[in-house]
Amino acid sequence: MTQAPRLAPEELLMALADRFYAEVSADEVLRALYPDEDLTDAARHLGWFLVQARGGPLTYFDRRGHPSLRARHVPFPITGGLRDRWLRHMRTALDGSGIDDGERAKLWRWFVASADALVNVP
Ligand code: HEM
Repeated sequence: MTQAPRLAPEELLMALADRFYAEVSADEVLRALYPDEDLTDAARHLGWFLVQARGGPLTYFDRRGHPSLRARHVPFPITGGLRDRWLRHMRTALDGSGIDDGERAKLWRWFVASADALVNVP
């Protein structure tokens, strides 16, 4: 019997970014922050970033330059409420991601810390 091919970690992370942005697109409040009508590019950028951050190829760096996440988020007023929404969607996306438990737990801790650090409105 043939088994479904397991997705490589990079594919899982790209798919995680797609799932996350599918959640964002259904959230009117968070969605309003994103300038583009089409979230495909935003999902791709997040996916490349995640792959790079987890030790994969440096596609993000090659195409987008230094991540400078704090600076890149300055144009968007991020309140604690928006952080919570972002994290809620990421939790949903992670839970359906097929990423193994240990890696999921690591990613989640890192997302919580990063999202906290990106709040830029009291
Ligand atoms: C705290 C809540 C957050 C909000 C409200 C938020 C919002 C946004 C917005 C509005 C953009 C611009 C998208 C565009 O240009 O189309 C963006 C880009 C991005 N965000 Fe966030 N973000 C949050 C947290 C995070 C976290 C925790 C990470 C990573 C761990 C992250 C990674 C990124 C990346 C990689 C980009 C693309 C940057 C680029 O190359 O242009 N964000 N985010």
